[in-house]
Amino acid sequence: MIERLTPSSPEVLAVSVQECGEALVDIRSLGSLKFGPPPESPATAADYTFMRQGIYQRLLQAQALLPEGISMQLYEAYRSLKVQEMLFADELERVRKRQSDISDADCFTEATRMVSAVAYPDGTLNIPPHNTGAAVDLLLLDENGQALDFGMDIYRWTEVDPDLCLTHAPGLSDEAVSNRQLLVDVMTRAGFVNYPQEWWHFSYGDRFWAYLSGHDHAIYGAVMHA
Ligand SMILES: C[C@@H](N)C(=O)N[C@H](C)C(=O)O
Ligand SMILES: [Zn+2]
Repeated sequence: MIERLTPSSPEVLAVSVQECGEALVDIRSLGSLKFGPPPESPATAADYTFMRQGIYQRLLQAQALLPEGISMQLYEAYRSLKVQEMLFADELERVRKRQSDISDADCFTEATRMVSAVAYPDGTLNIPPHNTGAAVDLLLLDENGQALDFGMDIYRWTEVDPDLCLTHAPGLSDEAVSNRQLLVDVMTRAGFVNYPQEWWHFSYGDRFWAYLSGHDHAIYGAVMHA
């Protein structure tokens, strides 16, 4: 099995959190960022447009860096642990179907590539990035509100080969390479890190961000959205 760094990797779990206590905001009531329909399941509807205040500010910075006519669209921000558990269980099933010969432990690790675990097999709890309100899944739209060509439809991430979701997936058209790079560029300039297994996933201030950017602690831990 290929070793990959994911938000569920032991080295990310080892990063400490000094929660800054920043509130969640709902971009539905703020008006400056577009958002799509509730992703994955109707169970995401109440939460997916919520994010930490500082994440919203950074997204506005990133959006301002886009060329004229291009805008951001949020796919998903805050995710409840209940939805995270459901997504993880579904992903475990998909991995088991694709790779029926691997051990349960390898199946678990493989599933964490596309969906963060809520808890490890030994019972240790993870902090899934979307549950911190500091992770965002995004795409870019053209002046007509159509998604730019990213080489795949983000809404079909469960159906495509996970290798196509790699930020630097092999075999992409020049257009898709350039659109993925544009998203990464503006988000990086606003302080976010990209999860290299998913071109659309970015975070700031969570444990994955701290690990990748060399900070000794995260500033956003798990948060409840009532
Ligand atoms: C489910 C997928 N869009 C996603 O958010 N994956 C990351 C790795 C996660 O679940 O934290
Ligand atoms: Zn994500």
